[in-house]
Amino acid sequence: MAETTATPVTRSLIAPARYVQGRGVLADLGSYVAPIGSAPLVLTDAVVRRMTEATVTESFRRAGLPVRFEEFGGTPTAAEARRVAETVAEHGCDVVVGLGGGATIDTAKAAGDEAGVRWVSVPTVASTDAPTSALSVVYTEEGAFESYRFYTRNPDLVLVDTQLVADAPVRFLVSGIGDALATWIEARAAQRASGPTMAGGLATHAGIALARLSWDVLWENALPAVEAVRRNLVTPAVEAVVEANTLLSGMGFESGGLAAAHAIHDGLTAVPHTHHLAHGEKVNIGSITQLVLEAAPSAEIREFVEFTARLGLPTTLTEAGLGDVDEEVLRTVVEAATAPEETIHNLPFPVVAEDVLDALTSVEALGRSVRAEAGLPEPQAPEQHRVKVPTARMA
Ligand SMILES: NC(=O)c1ccc[n+]([C@@H]2O[C@H](COP(=O)([O-])OP(=O)(O)OC[C@H]3O[C@@H](n4cnc5c(N)ncnc54)[C@H](O)[C@@H]3O)[C@@H](O)[C@H]2O)c1
Ligand SMILES: [Zn+2]
Repeated sequence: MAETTATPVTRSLIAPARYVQGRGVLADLGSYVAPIGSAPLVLTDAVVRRMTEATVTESFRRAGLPVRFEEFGGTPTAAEARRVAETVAEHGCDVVVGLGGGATIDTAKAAGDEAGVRWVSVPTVASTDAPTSALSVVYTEEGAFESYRFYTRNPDLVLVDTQLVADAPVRFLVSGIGDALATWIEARAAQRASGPTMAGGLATHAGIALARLSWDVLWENALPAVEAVRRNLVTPAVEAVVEANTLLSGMGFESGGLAAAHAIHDGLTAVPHTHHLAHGEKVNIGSITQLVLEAAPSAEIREFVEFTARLGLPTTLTEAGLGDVDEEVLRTVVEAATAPEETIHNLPFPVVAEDVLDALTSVEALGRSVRAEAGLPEPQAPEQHRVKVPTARMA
């Protein structure tokens, strides 16, 4: 009998060591960081530093920790990670605290890994599921997706102050909901394909359950949470959505599996037209495209488009800045989205670029017809976008 070389199927789940969430918890940051390191470097940008410096400084003082802030350059590139890692080494720091949005947090992880020290995520917006994962997304200087960088550890601590999140412009929370809704859509597809997760191997039941829970919590709480955050209120719905966007989606995507939605996001970053959109906003175009591509039931697709349009997420190519572009531009998106290393190949069928192109193109008419049916206003192109982009460069 021939010898079998089949490897046993492995399943894995990875997680941050501690997750802390609540109104005002930033004031306790020092006491949570002290067991992890004695010389922290806090990576943040000027906007976030202004909002948090007094609280962080006082909490570090109470915990007997020195305070050292380092300004984040704005784009999570390999060069920026190297620069911060050098600063960590130069000052003998032993833990990097990423304080801000997903880009700052990803750079803190990359710098901590390069410098051989531990790292902590302190998201000040619930805009992505970056804080909990053991990976960073690396971009070119121009803001195009470059690669995923994987680490052997998740953050030692993730700490989210829900009052800070509620005080931030609501668009951040909405973007985080877009990112988190994709988690179940993608994990479900990866599971059907028996595809690998970002944690390595196949998904556990726990990873899949977290992805599903993120979805359920959001369908129940997203609309009231968005209403509350418009008024800077921390309600139980806001707490639920912050947890779904950050912890449930974070563990759910990493240990549940990515598929087309994020690959299409990555493709969208390859053209400058979409750079006005936040991460989760681009992901939402990816989610709709994936649902079309995998032939989800029409009612399900339309329900998803309507729900996300009501939340204020883009559901048409027009809103993505791609309403009247040459087909070549969409081809560039699709080419990047279907690159051999992309997670789109986690779909349970062979992915053909022409099919992805047609699915993406179909989003325009679909989004418009659902909006019209639901009595929602017509989509606006970015020039007419009245929502102020809250960051100079949203990768
Ligand atoms: N590593 C992962 O697992 C993972 C997962 C999802 C997304 N990401 C990455 O995250 C990045 C996107 O993150 P993002 O959408 O948070 O954007 P961002 O980090 O690019 O920008 C956030 C902006 O919000 C501002 N800000 C932060 N807190 C604020 C507050 N409380 N009030 C007002 N302004 C505030 C910051 O000054 C900054 O300008 C992308 O690079 C994406 O690839 C990574
Ligand atoms: Zn994402």
